[in-house]
Amino acid sequence: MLEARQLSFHFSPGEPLLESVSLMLNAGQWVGLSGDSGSGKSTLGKLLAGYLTPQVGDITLDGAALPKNGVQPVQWLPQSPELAVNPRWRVGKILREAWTPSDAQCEAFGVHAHWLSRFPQSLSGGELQRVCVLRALVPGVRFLIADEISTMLDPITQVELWQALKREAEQRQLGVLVISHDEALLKQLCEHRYHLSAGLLKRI
Ligand SMILES: Nc1ncnc2c1ncn2[C@@H]1O[C@H](COP(=O)(O)OP(=O)(O)OP(=O)(O)O)[C@@H](O)[C@H]1O
Repeated sequence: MLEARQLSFHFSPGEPLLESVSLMLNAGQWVGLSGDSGSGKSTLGKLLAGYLTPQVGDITLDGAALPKNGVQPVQWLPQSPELAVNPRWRVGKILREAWTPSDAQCEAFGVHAHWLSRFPQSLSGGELQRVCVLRALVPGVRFLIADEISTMLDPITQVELWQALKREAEQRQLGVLVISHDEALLKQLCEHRYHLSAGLLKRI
């Protein structure tokens, strides 16, 4: 279980962004997170994945602190994949940085073999996003923070990506926090939903 307890966080002292935020994510569970732009959704996602440290509160995985080395069991998937890849690496090297997905997994996520010899700048944002999502499914991952990952995809590709992720998450019992402005998408994908507003997290 991934648990955030009573997190408070600010970037500048005196300007709190999150106040006593608590959230639990079980293995295999899909939870939605919405909120106004700038309310701190991505910040909460980065805290859960260990990219940021809260000033107050703690984040635990099965009761222990997140590991500092090795495969990160909580993977944060950002909205802009081009910021998450080395522009000097070819797509094949990026995809296989930590593990080698099977041909069937590449097919399920719509990752084409002919992209692998290209550089990431030559892929569309949506194509590169699919590469990054598949890259994050490294063995050992337990939870995914999917931060607006389908925003740049066309509706059909969006459905295909979520279906592939659902299948993979179900097989491996991955817990997924879906961050999105799209309430309809969250309703469709998630059993529980939360809304972040004025630093407070509320179940909706
Ligand atoms: N590194 C940083 N230093 C200072 N302020 C930051 C930093 N990162 C984010 N912020 C600020 O923190 C606030 C919350 O940002 P965050 O990206 O978490 O919001 P969000 O809810 O995900 O927004 P959106 O829906 O627009 O993506 C914003 O006002 C943002 O400008």
